[in-house]
Amino acid sequence: MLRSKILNRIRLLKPVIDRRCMSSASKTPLTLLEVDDKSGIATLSLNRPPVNSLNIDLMNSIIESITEIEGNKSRGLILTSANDRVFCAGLDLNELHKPNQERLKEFWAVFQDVWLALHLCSVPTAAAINGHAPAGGCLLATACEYRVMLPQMTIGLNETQFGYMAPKWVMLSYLSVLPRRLAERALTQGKLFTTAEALDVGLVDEIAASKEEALAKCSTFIDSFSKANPLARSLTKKQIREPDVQKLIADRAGDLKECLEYINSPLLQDGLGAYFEALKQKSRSKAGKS
Ligand SMILES: CCCC/C=C\CC(=O)SCCNC(=O)CCNC(=O)[C@H](O)C(C)(C)COP(=O)(O)OP(=O)(O)OC[C@H]1O[C@@H](n2cnc3c(N)ncnc32)[C@H](O)[C@@H]1OP(=O)(O)O
Repeated sequence: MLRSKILNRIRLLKPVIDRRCMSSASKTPLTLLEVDDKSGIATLSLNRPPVNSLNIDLMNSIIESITEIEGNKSRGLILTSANDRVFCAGLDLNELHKPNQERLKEFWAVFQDVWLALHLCSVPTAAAINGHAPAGGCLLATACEYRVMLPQMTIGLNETQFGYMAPKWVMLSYLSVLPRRLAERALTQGKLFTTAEALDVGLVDEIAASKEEALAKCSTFIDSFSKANPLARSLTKKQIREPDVQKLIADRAGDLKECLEYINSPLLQDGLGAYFEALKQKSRSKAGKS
């Protein structure tokens, strides 16, 4: 008993570097979790090269980390990227293009889960957006309570650019930070906002010149709750977010069915295939391989 109390105490005091959910190819950790022993703030870094695209393993690793942060009494969570150019490139297009049907079902369920876990996380959450954040990357950031972004990056729900209508609950994240009229226009255009534009419309709260500054600003945001009772704060957040969350929870199976039909449709597959090929081509040209 005493031993486990001491071990727990040591765990809380020492910075924790967590290494679970390894990338199967390289055996590197897909997320890095570090708890600052002085501030008690946890930093969760996405670590799936080249662009932190969200596959099943990365999303499971994020969920496990959030569960751990909630369990280890951290005072807050900062979500960031170990990559200095890309925060998160959104869903892994390999999971969506010509998918295996069983895997696609699992993938979509985990995608719903990661949004719920982040959206309902009991501690204050902030995103230090130190790189591009298109589509699912933007969704992760908007599920957090505060966003600080580095200059000359892009962020937005650009699904219509590759022929996809974002699901209702994904749109709700946008509507929680943008005025309805602006959200409608940006969603239908598939607009990617530059950092300056994102600040202007309120999609991000602050700009920081460096990752260190972004992390410091996120910490300041988390510190702003120091006088609030943590349980009352967390219940208030859950209450405010309840209607959005219910829209997904009430019909997860319906959302899955709709998404499977949509993703499998030839129109979406063709659009996605062309979009993915253009991305690969751009990447090859950059590397001088074409
Ligand atoms: C079904 C929809 C549900 C609704 C919710 C969310 C939908 C999504 O999230 S779908 C994903 C949408 N994502 C994007 O549109 C982003 C696409 N990527 C980019 O714009 C750029 O890669 C990015 C700005 C993020 C980074 O640019 P660079 O640093 O210049 O990198 P490269 O473009 O050269 O890419 C390197 C490498 O990564 C591959 N890549 C990029 N994005 C993805 C992705 N989302 N999934 C899988 N792979 C991705 C890209 O093809 C390159 O690979 P190689 O060709 O092997 O070099």
